[in-house]
Amino acid sequence: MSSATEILERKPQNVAVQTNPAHDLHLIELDVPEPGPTECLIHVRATGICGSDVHFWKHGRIGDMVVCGENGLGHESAGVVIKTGKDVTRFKAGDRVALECGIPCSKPTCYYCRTGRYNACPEVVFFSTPPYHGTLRRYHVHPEAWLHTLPDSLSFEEGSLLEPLSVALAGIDRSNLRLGQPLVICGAGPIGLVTLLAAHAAGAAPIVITDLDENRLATAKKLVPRVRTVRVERGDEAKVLGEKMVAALGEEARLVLECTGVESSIHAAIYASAFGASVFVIGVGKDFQNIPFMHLSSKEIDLRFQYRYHDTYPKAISLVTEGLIDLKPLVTHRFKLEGGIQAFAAASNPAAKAIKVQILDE
Ligand SMILES: NC(=O)c1ccc[n+]([C@@H]2O[C@H](COP(=O)([O-])OP(=O)(O)OC[C@H]3O[C@@H](n4cnc5c(N)ncnc54)[C@H](O)[C@@H]3O)[C@@H](O)[C@H]2O)c1
Ligand SMILES: OC[C@H](O)C(O)[C@@H](O)CO
Ligand SMILES: [Zn+2]
Ligand SMILES: [Zn+2]
Repeated sequence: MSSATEILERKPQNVAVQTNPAHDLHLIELDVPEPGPTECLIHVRATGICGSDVHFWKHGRIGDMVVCGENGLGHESAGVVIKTGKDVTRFKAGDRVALECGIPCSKPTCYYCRTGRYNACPEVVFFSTPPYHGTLRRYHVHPEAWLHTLPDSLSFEEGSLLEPLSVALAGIDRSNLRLGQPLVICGAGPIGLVTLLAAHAAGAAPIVITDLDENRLATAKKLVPRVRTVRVERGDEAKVLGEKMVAALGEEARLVLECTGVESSIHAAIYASAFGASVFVIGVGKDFQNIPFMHLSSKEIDLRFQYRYHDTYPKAISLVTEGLIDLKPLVTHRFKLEGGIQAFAAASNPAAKAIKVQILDE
C-alpha cells in the first residue's frame, strides 16, 4: 500500500472543525468522501486559521454570507492526494498540493469565468463560506482543476500560507504598486504582514505599517527591518493618526493598502493621502461605514476594494520558491487536528500573541 493510501487505514476518522448558528465550535467525525470523476481525495496536512474563520464562528456572518447550518471552517490548506477520480489527468496518489478554495462555475456562459476574473463568479463555491464546508478536516475532496502542485522545497505550512499571500498579491496587483513607491499599510495582522512581505519584494519604498498591537509591529520589523512603524492608540483621532502616518512616510501617501477593514483606520488612511491618491481596502468590516465624503471628493482620492483573488497561486508559488518571500516566520502556533478548538482559542485571543495559527495532521 502506498504511504498516501496507508493514511486511510491508520487514521480512518475524518475529523473536522465546524461551527453553527449557535456559535458552537466543535469537532465532528464525518464519512470519508469519494472523489467524483474529476476530483481528488486529499489528506489535508496543514490549514491556517483565517480571521474570517474566527468571524464565522464568533459573529456567524460576514456581510451577507451567513452561517445558517452546520458549517465546516478552513480555506488555507495544503496536503497530499490520496485517491483520484477516473478522469483526473494531472495528479496521482502521493502528490503534494496546495488547495485553491474558491471553485468558480467555469462555464463559458459566465462572463466573469470566461474573462478570467473568476473571483466574481456568482456561482462560486468558496470552501468554508456558508453554505459550503471548509477544508479544516482530515479528508476533503477537491476538483483537480483547483489544485496546485506544491514544490518539494515548500512545506505544507507554506502551502497553506499561499492563500493569504494570494489575497495580498491580488491587492498589490490591482493597486498598481510601482518600484520605489512610498507605501502605507494599515494593520499588521496576517494579511497586513503578508502584504508587507509582498510589497517589500515588489520594491515599495519607504514602507510604513500601522497597528494597535506592539507585538504585531515588532513582528513587522523582524520580517522587514526597514519598515517604519506607527503605533495606533485606541481613540486616536483619525486626522491626527493620518498626520502620524505622513510624518513616518516623509510625505503624503499616494497609495495606502488598508488591511484592517476598521472604519477609523480607513478614515486615517484617507486623511494621510495626497490629492489623487488611492486608498485600497483589502480588509473587510462592518456592513455600513461612514466615509469622509467631501475630503475624498475634494482631493480626488480613489477608494478601492479587493475581493479574494484570481490567478495568484502560480505567482505566489514562484515568489516563495525563488526566495523573494519567506512565509515561515508568520506561523506562531501549531496544533493537531484534534486540538482544533484550542487552535481557535489561540487565534481569537489577543493575549496568546498569535500571528498565524496552523492546524497540522501527520
Ligand atoms: N479582501 C479579501 O478578500 C480578504 C481576504 C482575507 C482576509 N480579509 C480581511 O482582511 C483583514 C485582515 O485580516 P487579518 O487576518 O490580518 O486579520 P486580523 O484581525 O488578525 O488583523 C487585523 C489587524 O488590524 C489591527 N487593527 C485593528 N484596528 C486597527 C486600527 N484602527 N489601526 C491599525 N490597526 C488596527 C489589529 O490589531 C490586527 O493586528 C480582515 O478584515 C479580514 O477579514 C480580506
Ligand atoms: O481569504 C478569503 C477570505 O477569508 C474570504 O473571502 C472570506 O473573507 C469570506 O468568504
Ligand atoms: Zn481567508
Ligand atoms: Zn462562473
